[in-house]
Amino acid sequence: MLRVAVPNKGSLSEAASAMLTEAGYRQRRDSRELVMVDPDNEIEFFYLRPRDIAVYVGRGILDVGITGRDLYMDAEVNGDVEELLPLGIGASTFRFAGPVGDFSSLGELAGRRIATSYDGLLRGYLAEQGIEATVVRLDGAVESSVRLGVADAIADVVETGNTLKAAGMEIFGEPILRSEAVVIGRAGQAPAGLEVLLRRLQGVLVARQYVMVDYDVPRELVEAACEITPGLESPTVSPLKDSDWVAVRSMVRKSTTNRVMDDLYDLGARAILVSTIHACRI
Ligand SMILES: Nc1ncnc2c1ncn2[C@@H]1O[C@H](COP(=O)(O)OP(=O)(O)OP(=O)(O)O)[C@@H](O)[C@H]1O
Ligand SMILES: O=P(O)(O)OC[C@H]1O[C@H](OP(=O)(O)OP(=O)(O)O)[C@H](O)[C@@H]1O
Ligand SMILES: [Mg+2]
Repeated sequence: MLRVAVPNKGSLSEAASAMLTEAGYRQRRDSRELVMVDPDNEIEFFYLRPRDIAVYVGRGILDVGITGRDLYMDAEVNGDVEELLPLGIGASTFRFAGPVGDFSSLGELAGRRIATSYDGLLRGYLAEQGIEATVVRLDGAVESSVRLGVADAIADVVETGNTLKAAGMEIFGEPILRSEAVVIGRAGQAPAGLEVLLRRLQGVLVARQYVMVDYDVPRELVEAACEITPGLESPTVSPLKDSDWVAVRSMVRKSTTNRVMDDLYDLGARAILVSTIHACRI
């Protein structure tokens, strides 16, 4: 059985389980369940803290896991663990922030105290940038550390920025890392069932990111129309009863749907229909 680690709580938990369900795997019904066996798919899910998932995978105890890029980089298991697939969920940036007006560039951090819950990640970055600063490791609510006097600045996860704003802080410098949930595996290993898991998750990603567009277009405009909807590989062009027209079917990025429909209509395409993709294997 393939042994897969899934976040049990926190920002990634629900979204990761929803993705696995969409990929056809059985997921736990109760958030107190710690293990879930899916015998039909020969896979076993272990619900663990996302921060610990890199450790279990890095040590070869579990085959693969879903966790945040920032979390596995913080666990400093980089040589043992490799990123197999970004999942497009749980997106965030990891960055520096300080009280409004206090800092404007990274250089100003030299000799100062920086509070964070991601000390491994922060230390690595500071060393890379050649900045000598004191790292203060805290478990959470890092935004309060400056006001309470244990740090001068923070390095933390920023999603909407609302928490920083409420604490009277602002970001400065470039992001340390852009993170999202990823599938990690043990470097250089391909356990049985991994390829199918990745292909299924990739299918979920494509089904979420693309729509299917069908339209009719005058035969002489088909080349121009296919330039608007090139699809993933090649659009399907089918004859219509009226031989002056053809039907085209192509996958289009969901975020561009309305612009593509407008462009097709302006070109002369008609009967433009958009449908969702329920599942796919590319
Ligand atoms: N708004 C957010 N707050 C925290 N983590 C977020 C957010 N958005 C995305 N993430 C990502 O979720 C992961 C952190 O999940 P984790 O479960 O450890 O913390 P959490 O959601 O802050 O939960 P808790 O603080 O209750 O332990 C990281 O990869 C982080 O980048
Ligand atoms: O940019 P935002 O959308 O405001 O989200 C980012 C905030 O959310 C997380 O805190 P969380 O609620 O997990 O509390 P914690 O600091 O105790 O982990 C994170 O540590 C930031 O504080
Ligand atoms: Mg948190």
